Amino acid sequence: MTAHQDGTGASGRSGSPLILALPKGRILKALRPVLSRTGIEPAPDCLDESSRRLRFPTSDPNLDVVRVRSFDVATFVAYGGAHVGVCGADVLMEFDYPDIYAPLDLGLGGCRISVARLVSVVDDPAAGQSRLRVATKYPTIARRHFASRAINAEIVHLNGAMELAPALDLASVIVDLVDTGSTLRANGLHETETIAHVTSRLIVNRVALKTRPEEIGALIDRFRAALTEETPA
Ligand SMILES: Nc1ncnc2c1ncn2[C@@H]1O[C@H](COP(=O)(O)OP(=O)(O)OP(=O)(O)O)[C@@H](O)[C@H]1O
Ligand SMILES: O=P(O)(O)OC[C@H]1O[C@H](OP(=O)(O)OP(=O)(O)O)[C@H](O)[C@@H]1O
Repeated sequence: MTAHQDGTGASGRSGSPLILALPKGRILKALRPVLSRTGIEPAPDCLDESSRRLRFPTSDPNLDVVRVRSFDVATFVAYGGAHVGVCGADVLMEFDYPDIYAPLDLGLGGCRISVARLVSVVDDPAAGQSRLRVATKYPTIARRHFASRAINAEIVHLNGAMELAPALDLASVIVDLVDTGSTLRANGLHETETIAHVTSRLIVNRVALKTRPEEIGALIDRFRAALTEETPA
């Protein structure tokens, strides 16, 4: 059974507002100018992360925003709790939900998901090995990547600070996001392979797209138009 087939979730209910799931943190900040170009104005406390409220009305009476952890956006959308969302391609790759359609690359939150290891280790820890211990927040991506190289990855699942793992002998390598590389450098690591380039995507629940095609199509069009518009000086 896929995420939506038990009939739960908001995606099938027409008449109620569409729900857009936005991630807390850096993507929400980067998304602000795009949101304002769409003409969607969430209630002001939506952008204030100290607010304890999680669901917000917007200037569009047919659209509410929910603010969730970036790693959970895809899950809210896949299970129909939200019709539409914004999340990093890293999160989409990790969960690989069949119920999600990702029609638009928003070009925000650019980074890459990479393998890194200690600078001080001269030989590649993966060379000639059939098993490797990997610290990561992305077990599926890491397992799949090393399986493609015939390496069985033993995953040490961490939610942050994985850059510490090699020096503390928790793992030989890490799989994590890299942008400027400064976090790796500050922890004596360097990038050895890029697994994928990452940007944020607009995502849609496939069932919702079938049941509310005009509303969701119009919302996708607003985002598409906002991307092609110049930011006012
Ligand atoms: N250094 C970075 N540069 C650019 N984009 C990034 C970077 N780190 C993460 N991202 C993108 O932003 C998304 C959210 O990352 P962020 O660090 O804001 O949240 P998080 O730490 O994963 O979330 P939480 O605080 O809920 O654990 C990631 O899934 C990725 O797509
Ligand atoms: O290459 P850089 O520019 O240094 O960026 C990479 C860092 O950014 C992200 O962490 P974030 O800043 O989101 O901290 P967190 O994951 O601990 O919340 C990621 O998990 C890396 O640690």
